[in-house]
Amino acid sequence: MTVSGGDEYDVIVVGAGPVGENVADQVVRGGLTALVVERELVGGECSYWACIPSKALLRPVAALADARRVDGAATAVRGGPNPEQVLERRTAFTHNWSDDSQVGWLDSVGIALVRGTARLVGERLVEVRTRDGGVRRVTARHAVVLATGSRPTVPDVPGLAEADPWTSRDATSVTAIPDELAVLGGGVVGCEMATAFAALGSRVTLIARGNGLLPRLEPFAGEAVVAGLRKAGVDVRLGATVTTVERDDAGVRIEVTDAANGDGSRTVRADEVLVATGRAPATDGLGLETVGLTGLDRAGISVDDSCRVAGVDWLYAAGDVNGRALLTHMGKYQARACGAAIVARAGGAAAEPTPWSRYAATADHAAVPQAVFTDPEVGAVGRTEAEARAAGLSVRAVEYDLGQVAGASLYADGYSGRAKLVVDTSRGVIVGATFVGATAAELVHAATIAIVGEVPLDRLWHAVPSFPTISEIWLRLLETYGR
Ligand SMILES: Cc1cc2nc3c(=O)[nH]c(=O)nc-3n(C[C@H](O)[C@H](O)[C@H](O)COP(=O)(O)OP(=O)(O)OC[C@H]3O[C@@H](n4cnc5c(N)ncnc54)[C@H](O)[C@@H]3O)c2cc1C
Ligand SMILES: NC(=O)c1ccc[n+]([C@@H]2O[C@H](COP(=O)([O-])OP(=O)(O)OC[C@H]3O[C@@H](n4cnc5c(N)ncnc54)[C@H](O)[C@@H]3O)[C@@H](O)[C@H]2O)c1
Repeated sequence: MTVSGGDEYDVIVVGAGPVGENVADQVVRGGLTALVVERELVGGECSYWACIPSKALLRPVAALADARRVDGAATAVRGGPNPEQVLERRTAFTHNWSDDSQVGWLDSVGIALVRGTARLVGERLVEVRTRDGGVRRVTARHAVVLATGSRPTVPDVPGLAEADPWTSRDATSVTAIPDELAVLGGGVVGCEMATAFAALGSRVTLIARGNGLLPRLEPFAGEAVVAGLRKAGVDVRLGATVTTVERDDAGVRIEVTDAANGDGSRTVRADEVLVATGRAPATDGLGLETVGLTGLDRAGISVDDSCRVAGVDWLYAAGDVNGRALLTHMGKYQARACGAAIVARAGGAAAEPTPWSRYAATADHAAVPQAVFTDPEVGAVGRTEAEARAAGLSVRAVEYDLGQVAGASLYADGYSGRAKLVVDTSRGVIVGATFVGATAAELVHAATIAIVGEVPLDRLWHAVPSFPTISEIWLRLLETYGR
C-alpha cells in the first residue's frame, strides 16, 4: 500500500453534506484553510436522496390539492399529477445526481476537496482511501469535523433484508412508480413517501407499529395525517407488526399482525416495500476507536453545544452524525456554531459554548422546527405538551380550529386544520407550537422566533397578524389563552 502524505490543512471536514459544506464555509470565511473529504456526492443525502427530491415529489401533490379546494379554480384541474413530468422535475432538482455545481461552489470559495472515504488514524490525522485506489494521509492543524450524516436502519424482521427492500434512497430516486407499495414505519419519511406515491398512482399500504403516525409530534397532527392518507386511498395499518417478509416472482409478501384484526395475521402484497423505520449515525469505519471513542450507540456521537466531542478537544461532530436533530436546517445551524468556535479557538480564544452565544447550538434543546409535507401539512417547533410536562414545566396549552380563521377559509373551501400553543405559565412564554393544515408549515417560523426570543405573551399580544391571513391564528390562540 502506497501512502502519500504530508498535507496539512487547518481544518479537515469528513463528509460534504449540507453540514460539512457549511462548516468548511465558516472556517474559510474565518481565514482558515479547509479540506473536505467526500465519498459520494458533494451535497450529501439532502441534495440527492432526501429533502430536495422528496419535496420535489411532494410539491405537485400540494399544488393540485390546493387548486382542487378552491371553487372556481377546481374546475381547471383535470386528473392527477403527471408522474413522468413529476419525476423529470425531481431529477432536475437533483441535477441528475451530478454534483458539478456544488463542486464549483467549493472551488469558488477556496475549499479543497478530496473524493474518497476518510477515517481517523490518530490525533488530528485522517487517512483517505481515494477513488483512484490511493491512500493519502492528511493532518489537521486545528480541528477535524465529522459530518458523515446517517444511514437508514433495516429492522431485524425475518426475510426483510433478503427481500431487497427500498430505503428512502430508492423512493426518492424512483424511475418507475410501482403499482403497489408497502411502507414500513409511520415517521416522517413513511408519511411523506406514502403521500407522494399514493398521488403518483401507487396503491399504498402504510404499516405503523404505534397507535398513530408521527409519534414525536402532538397526537392531533398524526391523527390528521392518518385521515388525509386514508382519504387519498392509503391503507393505513396502525398498531401493526410485521412478522415475516418474503419476495417471490409476484413481488413482496408481508405478514402483518395488527390490533384492528384482533391480532390475527394478514398478508400485504406489494411490488416493493419501503423501509422507513429511522436512521442511525454514519460512524462505521470512521476509526473512532483510534482516538479512544468506543461504545457508541444509535444515539450518535456525544458532543457539547459547540459540537466538540467530549474529551477530544480537536474533534467535532456536527449534523445527523451527532443525533441531536436529524434535520438539514439544524445541522447547518450546528455547523455555524461549530465553525465559529473552531475559528475562535484557532485564534487562542476559549469560545465557551455558553447558551445562546454564537458558539452554541442552544436551539437544539429548545426550539427545533420541523415541517412535514403531508396533506395536511404539519409544522411544529419546541416541545409537545407531553414533553413539556415530562420536563417538569408548569404548562397550559390552548388549541384552535384553523378552519375558523378568515384567511384559512379564503385559502381553501372547507379548510381543515388545527393549531396548538404550549405555554410555560411560570415564565409566560411559549415553549411549543404545532400547526396542521394546508401551508401550515409556513406558520412555524413565527413560533420559532417567539420561543427563541422568549417573547412574553403580553408582548406577543402586540404582534398583530395581517387580515385576512392564516397567521391570524396567532390572535385566536392568544385570545383563547386570555390576557
Ligand atoms: C427521505 C428524507 C427526507 C428528508 N427531508 C428533510 C427535509 O425536508 N428537511 C430537513 O431539514 N431534513 C430532511 N431530511 C433529513 C436531512 O436529509 C438530514 O438531516 C441531512 O441530510 C443531514 O446532513 P448531514 O450533512 O449531517 O449528512 P448527509 O447529508 O448525510 O451528508 C453526509 C455526507 O458524508 C459523506 N460521508 C459519510 N461517511 C464518510 C466517510 N467516511 N468519508 C467521506 N465521506 C463520508 C456521505 O457520503 C454524505 O455525502 C430528510 C431525510 C430523509 C431520509
Ligand atoms: N420533512 C422533514 O423534515 C423530514 C422528512 C423526512 C425525514 N426527516 C428526518 O429524517 C429522520 C428519519 O426519518 P424516519 O421517518 O426514517 O425516522 P423516524 O424516527 O421519524 O420514524 C421512524 C418510525 O418507524 C417506526 N419503527 C421503528 N422500527 C420499526 C419496526 N421494526 N416496525 C415498524 N415501525 C418501526 C418508529 O416507531 C417511527 O415511528 C427523521 O428524524 C426526520 O427528522 C425529516
